[in-house]
Amino acid sequence: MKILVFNAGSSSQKTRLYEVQAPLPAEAPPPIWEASADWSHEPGKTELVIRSASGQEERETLPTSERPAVLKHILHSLSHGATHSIDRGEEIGVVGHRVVHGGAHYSEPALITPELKATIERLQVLAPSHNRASLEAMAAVEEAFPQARQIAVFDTAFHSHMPLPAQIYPGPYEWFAQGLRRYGFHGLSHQYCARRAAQLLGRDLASLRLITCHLGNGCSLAAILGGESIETTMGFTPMEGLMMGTRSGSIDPGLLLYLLRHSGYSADDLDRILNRESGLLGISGLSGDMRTILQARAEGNRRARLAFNTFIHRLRLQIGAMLAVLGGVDALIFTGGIGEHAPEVRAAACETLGFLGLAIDPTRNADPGGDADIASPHSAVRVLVVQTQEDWMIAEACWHLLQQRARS
Ligand SMILES: Nc1ncnc2c1ncn2[C@@H]1O[C@H](COP(=O)(O)OP(=O)(O)O)[C@@H](O)[C@H]1O
Ligand SMILES: CC(=O)OP(=O)(O)O
Ligand SMILES: [Mg+2]
Repeated sequence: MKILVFNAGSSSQKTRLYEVQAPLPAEAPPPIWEASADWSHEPGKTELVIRSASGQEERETLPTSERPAVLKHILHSLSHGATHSIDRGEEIGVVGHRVVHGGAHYSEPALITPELKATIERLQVLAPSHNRASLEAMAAVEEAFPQARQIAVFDTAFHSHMPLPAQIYPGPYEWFAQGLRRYGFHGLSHQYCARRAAQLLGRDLASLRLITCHLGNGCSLAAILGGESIETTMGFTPMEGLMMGTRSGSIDPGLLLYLLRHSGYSADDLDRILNRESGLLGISGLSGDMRTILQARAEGNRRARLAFNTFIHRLRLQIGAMLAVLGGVDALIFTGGIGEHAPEVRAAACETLGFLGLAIDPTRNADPGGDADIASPHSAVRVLVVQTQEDWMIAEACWHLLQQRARS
């Protein structure tokens, strides 16, 4: 069975086609076709890389950053031109989408119905760029492959069983019942990394205490005990916790009240500033892309250095929090665009963890060459780099849902 997967990130759109058959492989297989759109470089432009089933690769820069237009282009290339990988649209029977916010009602994978789409739309206020992007992908699929069954797989699912003290905000108790609580995100990635870590370490997942660091344009950590998420840094929205590319992460709520009351900011202004004009971009004034920050810092740019140091400071703070909740750690795992590709960030995050007996091997850290243990041999804590496979997690979830429906 072919399963087409859409992973709408805040600075990227990953689209992958998998051939899925029983028994499912233990390791994520390569997709038979993939398209990655990246918006983190130049405003108003899209960098697109498409790889076909036959190994053809096409790179182009599209003169637009409008997701619907980019999606149309991507879906066209699936069946046309040098990178075409299907002959007829009818070959696409199942499509899975990463949906970032499903609220209190939805966390298990679900067939997309008009009612579910209305919920995703309603929750758009809580994850504006992500939920809108998923709806746009669903609409593009309806147009290109009207016969396909579409399935939503939620980024919140993995955290939905966190202990109550991790889910509740210490405001009025009624908030919790109203769904005003901590959901957590990047669940597909944290869950995949936990599973992959157990595989790489040759250990039973049930015996492990893990801290997974998903550092992409959006950044979050999870504390994973025996395979279950027991704490994570994002909350009601994907804005809580770590400092990110363009999101502030946690700041004193009193500061927001002050800005609303005394500085003439509206709620919409704060939304724009905290989601799109803060984080690495806000402090550096240059970019939300860690690649640009690293380069500018190396060239002596003072604000790029401050942005990097603040990112690391907040990362260390939150790693400490996860550590305390877990009561120790067997492995620290880095993933996401920054976690996978920035040795400087991994080294700086680990620098103060020597008291745990944790030490990374600088040579391995400089070039892990795929999924790897970058800790030095004598380190008491393993440090892993894992290429996250959110897309395969979505394909797997679609497969399981369809098997379950076929049986009932
Ligand atoms: N080679 C690299 N070195 C440092 N940072 C990188 C590198 N490649 C990507 N990144 C960072 O990863 C981010 C994208 O991460 P990713 O997880 O793919 O994005 P998203 O959050 O949209 O899913 C970029 O914005 C950039 O900050
Ligand atoms: C939830 C979230 O922030 O996702 P991403 O990192 O893909 O933007
Ligand atoms: Mg992502």
